[in-house]
Amino acid sequence: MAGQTLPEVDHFVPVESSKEAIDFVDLKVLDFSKYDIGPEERKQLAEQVRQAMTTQGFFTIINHGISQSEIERQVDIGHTIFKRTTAEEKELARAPIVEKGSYFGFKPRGHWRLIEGKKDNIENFNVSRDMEQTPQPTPMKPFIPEIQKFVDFTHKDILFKIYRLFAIALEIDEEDFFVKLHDYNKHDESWLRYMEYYDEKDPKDSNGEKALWLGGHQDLSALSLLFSQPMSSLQVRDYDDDSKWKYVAHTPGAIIVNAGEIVKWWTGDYFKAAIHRVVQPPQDQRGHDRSSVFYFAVPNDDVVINTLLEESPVLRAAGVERAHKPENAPTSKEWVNARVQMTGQKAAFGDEGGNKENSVVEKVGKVTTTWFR
Ligand SMILES: O=C(O)CCC(=O)C(=O)O
Ligand SMILES: [Fe+2]
Repeated sequence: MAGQTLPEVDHFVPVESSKEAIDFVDLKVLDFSKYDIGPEERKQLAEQVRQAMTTQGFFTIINHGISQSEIERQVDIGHTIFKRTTAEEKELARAPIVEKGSYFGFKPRGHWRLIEGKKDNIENFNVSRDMEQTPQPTPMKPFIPEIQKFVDFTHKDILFKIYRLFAIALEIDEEDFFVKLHDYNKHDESWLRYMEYYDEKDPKDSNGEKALWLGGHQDLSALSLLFSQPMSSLQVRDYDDDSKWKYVAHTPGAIIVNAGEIVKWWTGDYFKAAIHRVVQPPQDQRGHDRSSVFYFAVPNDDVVINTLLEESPVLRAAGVERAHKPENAPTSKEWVNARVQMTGQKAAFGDEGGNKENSVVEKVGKVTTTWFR
């Protein structure tokens, strides 16, 4: 949109990077400027994806075609929508999460229960690529063309490139296999999320334990694209290193990709769904809000999700088991609506003195989900 004057925003001032010594997880970095060079380079990228996905379920992409300033602009747009929308209009545009299991619209603070009676302090505004599906509060309206352009590029360019690499890594004959399951022109529940964590001034680290902002989980999505931001709060439970929680480092302009439960099912757990959570940042970053933008992709509504043993010789060779009996395999829409509806409705680890395990499994229709700590 060069040459045009963009509508004015309330600028969000991000926190300075932390100077503390932080135990960062070591993530593979994929350089997407290599993607269009040729089949050899694409194969190398696919091999990096395979290594990252089979060990961590997380990787970083650089040179993906969206600039750092475009990401900052989106963060500002989200921040502006949160700031300028009145409480009345937020209520009118509230997502029917409990009623329909749909995220489109606002999620108010405190909708999710975390642990020991604590509720989240996070506001979300979730947008469908089909903007007609999203309630449009007045302050959003000037930004709709920019939001649409951002979502469209993320879905049709970046997401599709990642999925072609998945198909190559899994030796699926058709490179567009996953792309076709995410047809841009069909309906699904994929959502762009503006997310603001409000500073809690939470004193709880006297015993060395950081306060929890979002409990340990695997995303319900197939793929989640996290546009990197500077507050060190996101942690991944390292599959490689004795399940230790480690911080994800900020790489300006990068996208952190993580696989969710749908990819885990498609691959019979050959590709890992990253286990992650969000905690209070290091001391020198406290007292500051955190604002960010994400894209969560799920397949088209009627896609039935089960392990791709017929399609992928790699999965057959790895000897993975089918995730679901055929009669239990959910469609994308069934899964998303059921999982969105139940998320955070009860504290996964109960109240004080409750479950001491590191994970707990909960039923969602005919399938299950797992919460972690
Ligand atoms: O805030 C983050 O960095 C991650 C948020 C997250 O895990 C989620 O919304 O599923
Ligand atoms: Fe997540």
